[in-house]
Amino acid sequence: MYLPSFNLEGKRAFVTGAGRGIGRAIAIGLAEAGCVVGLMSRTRSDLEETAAIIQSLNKGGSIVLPGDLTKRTEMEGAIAEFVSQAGGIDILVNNAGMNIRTPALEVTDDEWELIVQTNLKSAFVASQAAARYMKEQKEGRIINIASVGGHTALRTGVVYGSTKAALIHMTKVLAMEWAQYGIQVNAVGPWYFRTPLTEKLLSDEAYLKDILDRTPMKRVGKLEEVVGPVVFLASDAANYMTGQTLLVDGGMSIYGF
Ligand SMILES: NC(=O)C1=CN([C@@H]2O[C@H](COP(=O)(O)OP(=O)(O)OC[C@H]3O[C@@H](n4cnc5c(N)ncnc54)[C@H](O)[C@@H]3O)[C@@H](O)[C@H]2O)C=CC1
Ligand SMILES: C[C@H](O)[C@@H]1OC(=O)[C@H](O)[C@@H]1O
Repeated sequence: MYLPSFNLEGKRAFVTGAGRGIGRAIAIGLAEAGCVVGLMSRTRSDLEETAAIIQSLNKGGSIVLPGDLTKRTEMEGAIAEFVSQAGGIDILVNNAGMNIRTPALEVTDDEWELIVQTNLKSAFVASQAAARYMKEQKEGRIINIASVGGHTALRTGVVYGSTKAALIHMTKVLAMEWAQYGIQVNAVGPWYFRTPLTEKLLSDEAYLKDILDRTPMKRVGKLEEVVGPVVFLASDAANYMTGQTLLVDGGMSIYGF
């Protein structure tokens, strides 16, 4: 009848930044849904911790693939190794990202390069690499982890916000270009979730109050609340969605007055 399947049994998913935070949560959630998950970040010990949690689930599986995704050879190499071991790639989650919170007048070239390489170019390189396999498979799902910061102006940095806005637009253009190959490209745009990236900010009571004052649901997100939209976009339930960005933000983006 009409209820689509959210089951991802046997699907092969690759997650960048899977060593901690949102990426670890997404990797575990995809494994719980039945995926074999390629785990990439720079720190092998972080990835092995994620892999151990997935092993304890007795669902899905994982392949640890340490590397620096700002280096094309390492990004392409990790995806090629995953495909070699898993037999293909059905889902790519471009999650890895970073921020250096500098006032616009003080941003250095090095800061610009690092944030753009990490948040935007690595996602493009990974998408190129994955799409070459997905095109042969005649199907694939690419899910980019953007930010509310790509949808509206945040005080946490012009470079970060620019990369997330660009990621949202890259999602649309790749969705349009790769639909002919059966590849769907969507994005998720979170507001604040407590992770190593935001822990310091969220520990500042005044800053947290500012966040909650702008958030109709009056709380930051729980990691499982960003995993659900990712699993949805990876599943049959999203078979007719492409080029879209789902904002997971407690209502922040619609806060008026
Ligand atoms: N935590 C939050 O409140 C929000 C996070 N986001 C986005 O969600 C994504 C994940 O964020 P968090 O989990 O909070 O960050 P995090 O800093 O806790 O984790 C980021 C992960 O990416 C990996 N990574 C960073 N640079 C890398 C590189 N060059 N090579 C390989 N791996 C690299 C890190 O090792 C880490 O595993 C990012 O794209 C971030 O912009 C978006 C909105 C809000
Ligand atoms: C919600 C934003 O993305 C938030 O802003 C930051 O500075 C952190 O990097 C979070 O990602």
